[in-house]
Amino acid sequence: MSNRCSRRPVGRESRIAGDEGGGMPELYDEVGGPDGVRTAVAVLYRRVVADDELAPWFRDVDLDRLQSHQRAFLTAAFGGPHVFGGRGLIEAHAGLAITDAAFDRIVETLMTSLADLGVRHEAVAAVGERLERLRDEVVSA
Ligand code: HEM
Repeated sequence: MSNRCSRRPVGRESRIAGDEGGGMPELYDEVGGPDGVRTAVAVLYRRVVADDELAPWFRDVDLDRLQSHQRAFLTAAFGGPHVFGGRGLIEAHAGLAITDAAFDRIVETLMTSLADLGVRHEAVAAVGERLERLRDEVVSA
């Protein structure tokens, strides 16, 4: 699977469009399946709470919910928005006054974390593009 992907030109939009609705199993595999996702969540979580620009949004959120947020965030990166049960993204973030800068920052933090965990550049870029599509549902300030 990764061979197929690496031979293909990066094809920024078309590659993502081709994955519409079907998730990105190749990405999931690339991070190392469930264990890899767990590691990625832990790394992301540590970086978010240590980041002065992001921490304020999560200060009053308890640890369980915060980790579950990071998991939801990562799942969106890999599997698409259809995986969310419960509240939709707009409703979940309404009233949190999330800025474009904060959105950029958390997406960059995830991308850096994945790169640090050995995920290929093309796959990291694909994650960024997938999350970018959710910007309007999350940013309200
Ligand atoms: C594509 C990006 C994002 C996705 C997919 C996402 C996903 C989610 C989901 C699914 C929830 C609902 C959780 C629930 O109802 O239990 C949520 C809540 C929340 N999100 Fe996000 N989020 C994103 C970006 C952000 C950003 C950029 C911030 C702030 C910098 C943020 C801060 C929060 C906070 C503070 C909550 C409420 C936490 C709680 O009390 O449950 N999110 N997010």
